[in-house]
Amino acid sequence: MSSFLAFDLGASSGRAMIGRLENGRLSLTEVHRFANGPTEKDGAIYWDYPQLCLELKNGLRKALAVEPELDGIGIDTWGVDYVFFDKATGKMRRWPYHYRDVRTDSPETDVWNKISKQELYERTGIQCMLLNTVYQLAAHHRMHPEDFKDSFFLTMPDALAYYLGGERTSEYTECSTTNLLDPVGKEWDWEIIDRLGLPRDVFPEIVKPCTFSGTLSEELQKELGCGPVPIIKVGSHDTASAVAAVPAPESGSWAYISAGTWALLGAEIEKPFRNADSEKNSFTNEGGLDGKIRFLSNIMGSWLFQETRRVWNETKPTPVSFAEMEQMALSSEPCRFLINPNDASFVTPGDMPQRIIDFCERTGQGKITNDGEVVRAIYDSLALYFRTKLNVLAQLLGTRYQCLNVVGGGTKDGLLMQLTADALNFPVVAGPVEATAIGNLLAQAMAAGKVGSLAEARRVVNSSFEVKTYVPDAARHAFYNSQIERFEKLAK
Ligand SMILES: C[C@H](O)[C@H](O)[C@@H](O)C(=O)CO
Repeated sequence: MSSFLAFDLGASSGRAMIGRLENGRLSLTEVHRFANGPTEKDGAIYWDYPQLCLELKNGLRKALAVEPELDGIGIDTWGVDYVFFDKATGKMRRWPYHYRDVRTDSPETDVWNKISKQELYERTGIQCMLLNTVYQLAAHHRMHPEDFKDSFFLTMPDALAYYLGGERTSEYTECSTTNLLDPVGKEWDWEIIDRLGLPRDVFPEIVKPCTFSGTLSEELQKELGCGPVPIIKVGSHDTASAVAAVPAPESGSWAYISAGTWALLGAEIEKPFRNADSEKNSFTNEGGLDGKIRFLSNIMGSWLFQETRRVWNETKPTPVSFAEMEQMALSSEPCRFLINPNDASFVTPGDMPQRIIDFCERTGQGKITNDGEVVRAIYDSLALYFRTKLNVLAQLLGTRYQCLNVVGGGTKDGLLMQLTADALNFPVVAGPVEATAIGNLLAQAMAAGKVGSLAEARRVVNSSFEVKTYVPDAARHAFYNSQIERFEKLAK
């Protein structure tokens, strides 16, 4: 039996999960869970990196209490964000910015005057989002040029691995979210970097997933009373780990949604796919395990529910739960109000319920009069948006899908899974919930030679974890058909 520890950090929460692999089956034990989110300081929003490091140490201490002989530690986090460190002292230079901070709202002057949006896509195959690292580093260089002197940066999961073991390298799948990588050579695109005037020497060496990357530092070994636990580079972009754990069919084409704060809808392909249509429809080519490409598109996922609930719990006398929000939607009229889930007004933290009300009013749908209508609008719009994007994906790749795999925390939302099946008119296979941590653990097992391939890893998922299948309801599907034209006009 082998046992590994996965740290899986999302935009709203983090967890430490022990995985025990025996006879081709993986079992999970959660040992630590903690909240995560933006910290506002002087009008900007940041990640509390020092606190996240403490959470890793607490999680490791708890893990060692139940499993003293760990065979490895792997870290995955959300994409695009990074931390600057001083080359000489190794100390953090500045709290890392949160990707929803508005400093990247001058893309023309920061980036496009030097390299156009089209050329960026042609070179990197990455969908244009102003939260991408290319826009963040360009804005950072404009605002804090001193941070680029005698320093280096590490992408977020690697900055956390650096705290544990001191390695100054970044893992490929996370680097693939920067919009600064050559997706064929899997290396930094130095021409883009030079044309943006960013110094090459701050860029970390890129290493492959499923490889060993040093051990726990002597200082932490001493403090925690353990040995040199190996640190393993996994699919450190959380979505890469989630996709690795999709219990996909061994043959035939399959599509997935990794559902969490974001809903990442896509397919796994052998090599980058870039053309004018894939760019226009915001499909991106992020790196996966086994040299695969995650051809996907970002859709605002649970963020719309999270931010709505946060505002209500700050303004209403009694807190509301996600389960209550689901009930509110169930008792509201379907498709009375619809939104474009990816509307720019929904990106930054703020009064989400009011923004949804404003979206519906400015699109001539009339005035929302109660909370249930706000939540129902999110549900119906996400289900219809998944349908629209999946149709575009099928057209781009010249294939047809008869089933959709959904993995991640978002699968706990049974109503969203059911409405998605209704909108698509084919089954939605939901699970596992902890796909990201599972993919992290299996990547460690692959590095340790306990699992031979990505296909074998998916067989382990299939034989270890339950899934739930949602089948479409014909009447609700017919109703969504009557709404799709109206929706697609709104979602343009
Ligand atoms: C910005 C998002 O974090 C990123 O695009 C997404 O892929 C992700 O990391 C979801 O956790």
